[in-house]
Amino acid sequence: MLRGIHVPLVTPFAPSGEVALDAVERLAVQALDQGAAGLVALGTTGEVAALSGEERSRVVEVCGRLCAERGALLTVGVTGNDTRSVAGALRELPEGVGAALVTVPYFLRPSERGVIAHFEALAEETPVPLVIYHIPYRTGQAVGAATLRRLGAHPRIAGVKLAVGGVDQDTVDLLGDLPEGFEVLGGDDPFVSPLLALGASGGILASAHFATQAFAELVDAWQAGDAPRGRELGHRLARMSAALFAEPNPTVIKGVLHARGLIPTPDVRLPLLPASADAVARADLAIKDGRFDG
Ligand SMILES: O=C(O)C1=N[C@H](C(=O)O)C[C@H](O)C1
Repeated sequence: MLRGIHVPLVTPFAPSGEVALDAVERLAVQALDQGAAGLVALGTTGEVAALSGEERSRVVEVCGRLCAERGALLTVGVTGNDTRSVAGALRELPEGVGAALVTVPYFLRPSERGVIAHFEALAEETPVPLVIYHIPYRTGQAVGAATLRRLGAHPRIAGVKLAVGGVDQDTVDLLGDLPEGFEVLGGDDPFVSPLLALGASGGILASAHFATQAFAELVDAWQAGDAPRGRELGHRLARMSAALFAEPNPTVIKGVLHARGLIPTPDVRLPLLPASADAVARADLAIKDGRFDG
């Protein structure tokens, strides 16, 4: 279920400040046409914290329709650090959602036993398979390989989006001994190629708004055991990703999408500020230098 490249869509804003749903639709179609296996709505990249309930529903509706038409997976981000409210949000997911990307509880810093209890409680309630979103530099919560392996043994927990800022000992341990049916998706764009080499099955990558086809080829190359191709493509994509993450995500990505006429404004909602012109120009150049245009 969790194979290939899943694009966590930005939420474009019109000059009026409203969500530009037509631009969401264009980005979604482009990603799916270029080989994405699925879309992620309401991720960090979608500025979920800054969207109203009504805006979130509209975005999920558009993405759900397009994924259904193309037989692609729609994953929806569900964020919160209180088990009861996250369980409530999961129960309210609409028809057409194929999986929920659930952040490790942030800020509270419970014990790892608390993290296990949290996800096991959610797994009993959820109408769709869960993907754990482990991103310690945002949540402040450590989660080791043993904890992920235990959670991965639960039949309702399908995988983890791993974004630990590199390839650490827990990453190597986990990928060396994965529970049956539990997948690892790379969630740190510059490190996706090494993770695929170690056995990850794909990625949820904001930089796959660009070079979507090349990211899909990268997954295929590593899965086919074509290391020379995987290495060459992986290094080129990592340089592009680094430029796209030079300032807080998704500001640079939105800047480049706007510069290329793909979204109506580069606007982000506070406390994010638009990327500098310099970062946008460098990222645009990195896409060209990587030969990912056209
Ligand atoms: O929204 C996401 O999903 C992603 N968020 C990460 C982040 O902003 O830290 C980056 C990743 O590419 C996808």
